[in-house]
Amino acid sequence: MLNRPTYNRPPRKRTAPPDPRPIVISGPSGVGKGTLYTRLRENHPGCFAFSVSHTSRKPRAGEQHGVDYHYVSMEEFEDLIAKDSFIEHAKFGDNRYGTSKMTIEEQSKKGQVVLLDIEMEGVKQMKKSGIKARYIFIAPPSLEALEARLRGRGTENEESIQKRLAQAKNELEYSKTPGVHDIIILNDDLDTAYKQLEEFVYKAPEDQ
Ligand SMILES: Nc1ncnc2c1ncn2[C@@H]1O[C@H](COP(=O)(O)OP(=O)(O)OP(=O)(O)O)[C@@H](O)[C@H]1O
Repeated sequence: MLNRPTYNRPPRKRTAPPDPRPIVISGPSGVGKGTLYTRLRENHPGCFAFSVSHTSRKPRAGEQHGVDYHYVSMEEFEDLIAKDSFIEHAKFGDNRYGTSKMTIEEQSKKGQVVLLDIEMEGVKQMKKSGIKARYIFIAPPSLEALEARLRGRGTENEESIQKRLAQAKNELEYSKTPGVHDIIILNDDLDTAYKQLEEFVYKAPEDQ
């Protein structure tokens, strides 16, 4: 008799979501956006493309052009702004960052759903651009839990933690604006939040 092993893990679904619109995931730093969409991409190989941003900053060691960012000079970046090539762009410190319309179009053509991880100002600009997209906000159970996650991740110094927490308050306030997001997912228990994310992403357009 065949002794078949039993697996509890659900089968990986290699079908792209029925709704092809790009998905914008926003939420305060440290809330778990990366953790959630990484799981989504791993569970559905080939179905999602992560939007590669443009930046005027120099690549860091190990970073690859076209993978981590599209690296351009400040002059090239400003030329792209003048040509209205960006859906959203922002300046942090001395560098510019942005999502180009072309990048989204190219990735969408491959039949993959584009995922964008952008902050509040970017969300506002993207909404103004008129590009059709679905908007997901990931909320923390509390500011204390958010702080614990930021500290637990061990990637930020104290100044950066304080800056991110201050910005988190703005993000949370903005998320209360009616109609901005299609769904607000509370990332308390990770598995529950993931299930909600997956269910929303795979909803048929007519059910939204
Ligand atoms: N539901 C959860 N419960 C507890 N810890 C979590 C949960 N979700 C994520 N984390 C942890 O919180 C930390 C921050 O998560 P993550 O890096 O995914 O956040 P992020 O929103 O992508 O942040 P950033 O915007 O700064 O990139 C990580 O250490 C992650 O393991």
